[in-house]
Amino acid sequence: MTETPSVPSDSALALTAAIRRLADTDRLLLALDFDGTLAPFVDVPRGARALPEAKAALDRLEKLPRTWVAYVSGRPLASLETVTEADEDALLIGSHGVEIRFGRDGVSLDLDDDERATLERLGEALQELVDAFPGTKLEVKPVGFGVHYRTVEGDRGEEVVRRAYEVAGAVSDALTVRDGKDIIEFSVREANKGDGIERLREYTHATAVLFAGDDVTDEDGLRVLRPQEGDMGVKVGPGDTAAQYRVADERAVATLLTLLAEARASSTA
Ligand SMILES: O=P(O)(O)OC[C@H]1O[C@H](O[C@H]2O[C@H](CO)[C@@H](O)[C@H](O)[C@H]2O)[C@H](O)[C@@H](O)[C@@H]1O
Repeated sequence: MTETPSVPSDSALALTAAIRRLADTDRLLLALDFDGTLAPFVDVPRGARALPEAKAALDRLEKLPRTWVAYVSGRPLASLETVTEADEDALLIGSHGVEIRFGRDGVSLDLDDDERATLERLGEALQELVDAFPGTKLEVKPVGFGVHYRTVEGDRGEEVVRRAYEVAGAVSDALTVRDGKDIIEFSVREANKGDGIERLREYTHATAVLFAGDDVTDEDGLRVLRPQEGDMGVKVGPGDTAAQYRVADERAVATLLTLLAEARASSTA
């Protein structure tokens, strides 16, 4: 006998009922944050992968009629393509909403001269900073930089963040700052995940959207959802949120997606 997977959450019943309702919508968009939602955190960003159960559920979902799977991440598109093992039809939002690739269509970034000059000075200044702090790494992004401090010793992370603010602030006072999990990011563009989800909604003509995310930057995505029209927001892990539902961790997300794949397959059969 096959066991039905259960979502480990206090409100498992409410969550299960919401999954069933979502599965019955006409055109379903699943928009998913990657790190900390589908993939557990690891020290080396390029080594992150979705949990196998989540990947299997998403592979099944994207083959179902009137069902779209999209990844909405802070990662640069190129990195997101690698870690999601995306195919040529994938719907990808990278750099927190700045970069867009819908199948073969994309949005060109077209940085202007001021933005390019700021990025050059910012890169040099932040590189000096990470050179001075063992355990930090600079991630170069198309419109900014991330300073990673997951592997710094002891409690020096706070010091890294404080210094990064000072260094970046000296370069420009017009940067968009994003505070993530063991990363502080500075960008010359201010789009966010909410903008990305709205673009996806338009593109797919979805009648309901699921968005799940674990981090503060995911709140922009959760805030544009329309629960009264059937959308479903899921917060992964602790912290304040605009989401209607919460699950404990990436394993619970995988279980949720497995249940949704089963329900959607029945609903669209
Ligand atoms: O929006 P997301 O898909 O959650 O991306 C957020 C950032 O994810 C990556 O960094 C995080 O995951 C790494 C791998 O597990 C981890 O080492 C790091 O500490 C985390 O901050 C990615 O490298 C960043 O570009 C994303 O902005």
